[in-house]
Amino acid sequence: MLHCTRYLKESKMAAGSDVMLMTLSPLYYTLEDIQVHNMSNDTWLIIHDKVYDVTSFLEEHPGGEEVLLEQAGADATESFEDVGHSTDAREMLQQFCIGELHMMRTSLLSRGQNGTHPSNFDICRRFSLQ
Ligand code: HEM
Repeated sequence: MLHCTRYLKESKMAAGSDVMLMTLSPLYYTLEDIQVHNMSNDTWLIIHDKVYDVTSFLEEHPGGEEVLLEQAGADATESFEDVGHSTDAREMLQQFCIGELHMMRTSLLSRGQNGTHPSNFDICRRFSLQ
């Protein structure tokens, strides 16, 4: 079973600082949110209801960037499985995971201040530690 670790790391990074950031995780993105990330400098994919930002992986993908760009902003589960990716490839997925697919049309959590990536400000509540 694959786990999405990137958004869990965010709450760990906050530990030990003078403020506590409480992450409302996991992050959910609607299909509408994901579809706009469909270009070579901003590429998201859905695989098994998890959302991956593969922008930094395009040039490194052994199968080439074209196949990833064809699926950009969409559900790539079938294509990913059709290739019969190795266990190594499945483990690599984790580092690109940014959240999970939400079935609702809109989600406040998925909106960043600039309408794209959510920031910590959007997803966290801030408490003073006294
Ligand atoms: C973040 C998502 C993905 C990761 C981490 C990934 C990783 C890899 C890796 C490591 C390989 C080398 C072979 C292996 O170890 O299985 C590979 C090959 C390949 N991948 Fe992906 N892949 C991803 C998504 C996709 C998608 C969505 C497609 C199809 C649209 C795709 C198509 C291919 C193809 C065609 C090959 C070449 C297979 C071959 O020449 O034998 N990959 N990928």
